[in-house]
Amino acid sequence: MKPDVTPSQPPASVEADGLTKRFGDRVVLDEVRFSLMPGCVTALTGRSGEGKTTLLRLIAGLEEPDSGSIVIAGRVASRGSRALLAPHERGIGMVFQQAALWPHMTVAQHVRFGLGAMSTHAADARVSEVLALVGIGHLAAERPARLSGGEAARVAIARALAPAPACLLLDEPLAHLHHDLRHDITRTIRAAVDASGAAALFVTHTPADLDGVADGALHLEAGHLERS
Ligand SMILES: Nc1ncnc2c1ncn2[C@@H]1O[C@H](COP(=O)(O)OP(=O)(O)OP(=O)(O)O)[C@@H](O)[C@H]1O
Repeated sequence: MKPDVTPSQPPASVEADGLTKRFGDRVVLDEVRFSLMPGCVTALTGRSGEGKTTLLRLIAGLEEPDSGSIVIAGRVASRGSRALLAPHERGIGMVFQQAALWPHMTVAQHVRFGLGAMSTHAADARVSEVLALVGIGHLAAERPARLSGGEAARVAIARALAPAPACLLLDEPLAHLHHDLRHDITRTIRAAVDASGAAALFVTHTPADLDGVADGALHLEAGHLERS
Protein backbone atom coordinates (compact mmCIF):
# COMPACT_ATOMS: atom_id res chain seq x y z
CA MET A 1 0.00 0.00 0.00
CA LYS A 2 1.24 3.48 -0.88
CA PRO A 3 1.96 5.74 2.06
CA ASP A 4 -0.55 8.57 2.44
CA VAL A 5 1.57 11.47 1.22
CA THR A 6 -0.11 14.87 1.28
CA PRO A 7 1.90 17.68 -0.31
CA SER A 8 2.78 19.89 2.62
CA GLN A 9 3.54 23.61 2.76
CA PRO A 10 7.06 24.44 3.97
CA PRO A 11 7.03 25.96 7.45
CA ALA A 12 6.55 29.72 7.50
CA SER A 13 9.59 31.93 8.07
CA VAL A 14 7.48 34.20 10.26
CA GLU A 15 4.08 33.46 11.75
CA ALA A 16 2.19 35.97 13.87
CA ASP A 17 -1.11 35.34 15.58
CA GLY A 18 -3.33 37.65 17.60
CA LEU A 19 -0.59 40.28 17.61
CA THR A 20 -1.66 43.45 19.41
CA LYS A 21 0.28 46.63 20.08
CA ARG A 22 -0.97 49.74 21.88
CA PHE A 23 0.70 53.06 22.46
CA GLY A 24 -1.30 54.59 25.32
CA ASP A 25 -4.98 54.43 24.28
CA ARG A 26 -4.19 53.94 20.63
CA VAL A 27 -4.41 50.36 19.33
CA VAL A 28 -1.93 50.36 16.47
CA LEU A 29 -2.18 46.62 15.76
CA ASP A 30 -5.38 44.84 16.74
CA GLU A 31 -4.93 41.07 16.91
CA VAL A 32 -3.28 40.83 13.52
CA ARG A 33 -2.43 37.48 12.01
CA PHE A 34 -0.13 36.77 9.07
CA SER A 35 2.55 34.43 7.83
CA LEU A 36 5.55 35.10 5.63
CA MET A 37 6.72 32.17 3.55
CA PRO A 38 10.34 31.37 2.62
CA GLY A 39 11.41 32.84 -0.72
CA CYS A 40 8.39 35.18 -0.90
CA VAL A 41 8.38 38.97 -1.11
CA THR A 42 5.38 40.54 0.63
CA ALA A 43 4.61 44.23 0.24
CA LEU A 44 3.34 46.04 3.35
CA THR A 45 1.25 49.11 2.59
CA GLY A 46 -0.82 51.55 4.62
CA ARG A 47 -1.12 55.27 5.20
CA SER A 48 1.46 57.14 7.22
CA GLY A 49 1.15 56.40 10.93
CA GLU A 50 -0.86 53.17 10.50
CA GLY A 51 1.83 51.06 12.18
CA LYS A 52 3.98 49.54 9.42
CA THR A 53 7.29 50.31 11.12
CA THR A 54 5.85 49.17 14.44
CA LEU A 55 4.98 45.80 12.90
CA LEU A 56 8.54 45.39 11.60
CA ARG A 57 9.96 46.39 14.99
CA LEU A 58 7.79 43.77 16.74
CA ILE A 59 9.09 41.03 14.42
CA ALA A 60 12.67 42.20 14.96
CA GLY A 61 12.22 42.31 18.74
CA LEU A 62 12.90 46.05 18.94
CA GLU A 63 9.44 46.69 20.37
CA GLU A 64 7.41 44.53 22.76
CA PRO A 65 3.89 43.43 21.83
CA ASP A 66 0.99 43.61 24.29
CA SER A 67 -0.34 40.20 23.31
CA GLY A 68 -0.21 37.52 20.62
CA SER A 69 2.65 35.39 19.39
CA ILE A 70 5.46 35.59 16.86
CA VAL A 71 7.20 32.44 15.63
CA ILE A 72 10.31 32.81 13.48
CA ALA A 73 11.68 29.79 11.60
CA GLY A 74 9.83 27.49 13.98
CA ARG A 75 11.06 29.16 17.19
CA VAL A 76 8.76 31.19 19.43
CA ALA A 77 10.21 34.71 19.46
CA SER A 78 7.54 36.26 21.67
CA ARG A 79 4.42 35.14 23.46
CA GLY A 80 2.08 37.62 25.08
CA SER A 81 4.20 40.56 26.14
CA ARG A 82 7.20 38.31 26.82
CA ALA A 83 10.18 38.26 24.46
CA LEU A 84 11.61 34.74 24.29
CA LEU A 85 14.31 35.54 21.74
CA ALA A 86 16.51 38.65 21.82
CA PRO A 87 16.77 40.68 18.57
CA HIS A 88 20.14 39.13 17.65
CA GLU A 89 18.73 35.61 18.15
CA ARG A 90 15.81 36.04 15.75
CA GLY A 91 17.49 35.53 12.39
CA ILE A 92 16.20 38.85 11.06
CA GLY A 93 17.95 41.22 8.62
CA MET A 94 16.78 44.84 8.48
CA VAL A 95 17.15 47.53 5.84
CA PHE A 96 16.00 51.08 6.59
CA GLN A 97 15.12 54.18 4.61
CA GLN A 98 18.62 55.51 5.20
CA ALA A 99 21.43 53.09 4.38
CA ALA A 100 23.09 54.06 7.72
CA LEU A 101 26.64 53.17 6.71
CA TRP A 102 29.70 53.79 8.87
CA PRO A 103 32.06 56.29 7.18
CA HIS A 104 35.29 54.61 8.31
CA MET A 105 34.42 51.11 7.08
CA THR A 106 34.77 49.68 3.59
CA VAL A 107 31.88 48.02 1.78
CA ALA A 108 33.36 44.58 2.54
CA GLN A 109 33.76 45.45 6.23
CA HIS A 110 30.09 46.47 6.43
CA VAL A 111 29.04 43.08 5.11
CA ARG A 112 31.59 41.24 7.30
CA PHE A 113 30.22 43.01 10.39
CA GLY A 114 27.13 40.83 10.71
CA LEU A 115 29.06 37.57 10.43
CA GLY A 116 30.43 37.73 13.97
CA ALA A 117 32.71 34.88 14.95
CA MET A 118 32.74 33.15 11.54
CA SER A 119 36.27 32.06 10.53
CA THR A 120 38.13 34.53 8.33
CA HIS A 121 38.18 32.24 5.32
CA ALA A 122 34.46 31.43 5.46
CA ALA A 123 33.59 35.08 6.14
CA ASP A 124 35.64 36.32 3.17
CA ALA A 125 33.87 33.82 0.92
CA ARG A 126 30.46 34.84 2.26
CA VAL A 127 31.21 38.57 1.81
CA SER A 128 32.22 37.98 -1.83
CA GLU A 129 29.15 35.86 -2.44
CA VAL A 130 26.71 38.43 -1.01
CA LEU A 131 28.37 41.41 -2.74
CA ALA A 132 28.15 39.57 -6.06
CA LEU A 133 24.49 38.74 -5.36
CA VAL A 134 23.58 42.42 -5.02
CA GLY A 135 25.85 43.50 -7.91
CA ILE A 136 28.57 45.44 -6.07
CA GLY A 137 31.48 43.00 -5.98
CA HIS A 138 33.68 45.66 -7.63
CA LEU A 139 33.06 48.09 -4.74
CA ALA A 140 34.35 45.86 -1.91
CA ALA A 141 37.23 48.20 -1.00
CA GLU A 142 35.32 51.49 -1.28
CA ARG A 143 34.18 53.65 1.63
CA PRO A 144 30.65 55.14 1.83
CA ALA A 145 31.69 58.67 0.84
CA ARG A 146 32.46 57.38 -2.66
CA LEU A 147 29.18 55.50 -3.17
CA SER A 148 26.06 56.67 -4.99
CA GLY A 149 22.67 56.43 -3.21
CA GLY A 150 21.83 53.25 -5.11
CA GLU A 151 25.18 51.65 -4.28
CA ALA A 152 24.77 52.55 -0.60
CA ALA A 153 21.31 50.93 -0.62
CA ARG A 154 22.87 47.78 -2.07
CA VAL A 155 25.48 47.73 0.72
CA ALA A 156 22.70 47.94 3.33
CA ILE A 157 20.90 45.05 1.62
CA ALA A 158 24.10 42.97 1.45
CA ARG A 159 24.83 43.64 5.14
CA ALA A 160 21.34 42.45 6.10
CA LEU A 161 21.58 39.33 3.92
CA ALA A 162 25.07 38.22 4.95
CA PRO A 163 24.09 36.14 8.03
CA ALA A 164 21.45 34.30 5.91
CA PRO A 165 18.43 35.58 7.86
CA ALA A 166 15.12 33.72 7.84
CA CYS A 167 13.43 37.05 7.22
CA LEU A 168 14.45 40.31 5.62
CA LEU A 169 12.55 43.40 6.84
CA LEU A 170 12.74 46.36 4.46
CA ASP A 171 11.39 49.69 5.72
CA GLU A 172 11.02 51.92 2.65
CA PRO A 173 14.58 51.28 1.45
CA LEU A 174 13.87 53.02 -1.88
CA ALA A 175 12.31 56.21 -0.53
CA HIS A 176 15.21 58.48 -1.49
CA LEU A 177 16.07 56.90 -4.82
CA HIS A 178 15.29 57.91 -8.37
CA HIS A 179 12.54 55.92 -10.13
CA ASP A 180 14.87 53.95 -12.47
CA LEU A 181 17.14 52.99 -9.61
CA ARG A 182 14.18 51.82 -7.53
CA HIS A 183 13.30 49.43 -10.33
CA ASP A 184 16.86 48.02 -10.44
CA ILE A 185 17.02 47.58 -6.70
CA THR A 186 13.66 45.84 -6.36
CA ARG A 187 14.87 43.39 -9.02
CA THR A 188 18.04 42.85 -6.97
CA ILE A 189 15.99 42.20 -3.84
CA ARG A 190 13.83 39.74 -5.75
CA ALA A 191 16.94 37.87 -6.94
CA ALA A 192 18.45 37.89 -3.45
CA VAL A 193 15.25 36.47 -1.94
CA ASP A 194 15.11 33.77 -4.62
CA ALA A 195 18.75 32.84 -3.98
CA SER A 196 18.61 32.94 -0.19
CA GLY A 197 15.12 31.59 0.53
CA ALA A 198 14.54 34.37 3.07
CA ALA A 199 11.03 35.77 3.46
CA ALA A 200 10.97 39.51 2.73
CA LEU A 201 8.48 42.00 4.15
CA PHE A 202 8.79 45.25 2.22
CA VAL A 203 7.18 48.49 3.44
CA THR A 204 6.36 50.84 0.60
CA HIS A 205 4.25 53.94 -0.06
CA THR A 206 4.47 53.28 -3.79
CA PRO A 207 3.16 49.73 -4.36
CA ALA A 208 3.81 50.11 -8.11
CA ASP A 209 7.52 49.78 -7.26
CA LEU A 210 6.83 46.14 -6.40
CA ASP A 211 4.77 45.27 -9.50
CA GLY A 212 6.15 42.02 -10.86
CA VAL A 213 8.37 41.64 -7.78
CA ALA A 214 6.08 40.96 -4.81
CA ASP A 215 4.28 37.65 -4.39
CA GLY A 216 1.55 39.28 -2.32
CA ALA A 217 0.65 42.32 -0.26
CA LEU A 218 -0.56 43.09 3.23
CA HIS A 219 -2.44 46.32 3.84
CA LEU A 220 -2.62 47.88 7.30
CA GLU A 221 -5.53 50.11 8.21
CA ALA A 222 -7.05 51.04 11.57
CA GLY A 223 -5.12 48.26 13.31
CA HIS A 224 -6.29 45.55 10.89
CA LEU A 225 -4.17 43.71 8.38
CA GLU A 226 -5.73 42.55 5.10
CA ARG A 227 -4.02 40.34 2.54
CA SER A 228 -4.54 41.61 -1.00
N1 LIG B 1 7.47 54.54 20.80
C1 LIG B 1 6.29 55.08 20.50
N2 LIG B 1 5.58 55.71 21.46
C2 LIG B 1 4.36 56.22 21.19
N3 LIG B 1 3.77 56.18 19.99
C3 LIG B 1 4.45 55.58 19.00
C4 LIG B 1 5.74 55.01 19.19
N4 LIG B 1 6.16 54.49 18.03
C5 LIG B 1 5.18 54.73 17.12
N5 LIG B 1 4.16 55.39 17.70
C6 LIG B 1 2.90 55.78 17.05
O1 LIG B 1 2.34 54.63 16.47
C7 LIG B 1 1.75 54.92 15.22
C8 LIG B 1 2.34 54.04 14.14
O2 LIG B 1 3.68 54.46 13.90
P1 LIG B 1 4.57 53.78 12.77
O3 LIG B 1 5.88 54.49 12.73
O4 LIG B 1 4.59 52.32 13.00
O5 LIG B 1 3.71 54.11 11.46
P2 LIG B 1 4.07 53.88 9.92
O6 LIG B 1 2.89 53.22 9.29
O7 LIG B 1 5.37 53.16 9.79
O8 LIG B 1 4.21 55.37 9.41
P3 LIG B 1 5.09 56.00 8.19
O9 LIG B 1 4.49 55.42 6.93
O10 LIG B 1 4.85 57.46 8.30
O11 LIG B 1 6.52 55.60 8.40
C9 LIG B 1 1.96 56.41 14.99
O12 LIG B 1 0.80 57.08 15.41
C10 LIG B 1 3.13 56.75 15.89
O13 LIG B 1 3.08 58.08 16.33
